Parts: sequence; structure tokens; C-alpha cells
Amino acid sequence: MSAPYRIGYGEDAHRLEAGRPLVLGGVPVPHAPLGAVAHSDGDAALHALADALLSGLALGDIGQYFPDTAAECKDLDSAVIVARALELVRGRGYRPVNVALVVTLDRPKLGPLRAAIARRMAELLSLPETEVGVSFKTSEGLAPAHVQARATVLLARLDP
Ligand SMILES: Nc1ccn([C@@H]2O[C@H](COP(=O)(O)O)[C@@H](O)[C@H]2O)c(=O)n1
Ligand SMILES: C[C@@]1(CO)OP(=O)(O)OP(=O)(O)OC[C@H]1O
Repeated sequence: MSAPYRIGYGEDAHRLEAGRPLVLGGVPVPHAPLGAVAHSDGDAALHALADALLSGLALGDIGQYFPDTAAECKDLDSAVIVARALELVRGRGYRPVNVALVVTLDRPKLGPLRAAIARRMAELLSLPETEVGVSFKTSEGLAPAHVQARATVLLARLDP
């Protein structure tokens, strides 16, 4: 019999450069001095979330479903990646229960966006926003041109 609960974990990192947009958790970051270098929209938080969803059921990682060599993935809205991962999770008979996200970024301060990021990620997973915990850290200047996101997700069997 399959387990009633499973844990998923995902990470992502992108190099940052001037003159690019920065999007995190589906929310544009205003006044970001640097933005993500990526094939898609470079949303490290949603990439970590999608990988967490997939890893909880040993479904691989987002690169298998959305290769960074595919022309159709260029500038892709990462909400599409999360939607696909969620569809695969549901297809295996599970649903997300709660998410914990940590974003490491030196600048700008993301605290003012915490609620918007939690709300958008919850919306993508059809969860109440109270089920998405969002934490921010700096790299203490060790990686100023770098964004990193880490996410855990608890998955519950749909028919326990
Ligand atoms: N981009 C960021 C990074 C951090 N914060 C907030 O600052 C606090 C201190 O960060 P440390 O890395 O020095 O521990 C952290 O707890 C966050 O609340 C932020 O808002 N945006
Ligand atoms: C999302 C994909 C595909 O567009 O590309 P990137 O935006 O570069 O992101 P990354 O997390 O490096 O790899 C996953 C890729 O499959």
C-alpha cells in the first residue's frame, strides 16, 4: 500500500545580471538591481517548488519535462512548470498539504513581498495561503549575484 504522506524537496539557483527582470514565487520583484539569467522566466522559487512536488513521488526533475534546450521553454512562465508538476502529483493520487520555501538573495529585501509570494504559490497549488511558509535569507555578501531557493512540500494521499 502506498504511504499516506510523502515529503518532497527541491532547490534551484540562478546567476543574476543587471538589466534582467527578477520574478520569485510568481511575483515580479520591483527595483531589483539584478535579474535572473535563465532559459525560462528564471523563477527560482517556482522551480524549487516544482522539483519538490516531483521529488516527493520520485518523478524526476523539471529539466526532464521542460528541457532548457527546448525553444518552447524560452521565457516560459514558471507557473506552467508548477501546474504540470501538480498534475503529475495528482495523477499519482496525492495532493500538496503545505510548503516551506527559503529564498536566499542579498538585494533587495523581500519582506514586503512575503504575503504576495505566499498567496501566489498557494493559488498555484489550490491551497490556503496559510499553508505556504516563506522565509528569506541573505548570503551575507558571499553570493551577491546569485539567487537560491529551497522548498519542501508535504504530499498526502487523496484516498487515505
Ligand atoms: N532578500 C532578503 C534577505 C533577508 N531578508 C530578511 O532579513 C533578515 C536577515 O537576513 P539574514 O540573511 O541576515 O539572516 C531575514 O530574516 C529576512 O527576514 C529579506 O527580507 N530579504
Ligand atoms: C526551467 C528550465 C527550462 O526552461 O530552464 P531555466 O529557466 O534555465 O531553469 P533551470 O532551473 O536552470 O532549469 C530547468 C529548465 O528545465
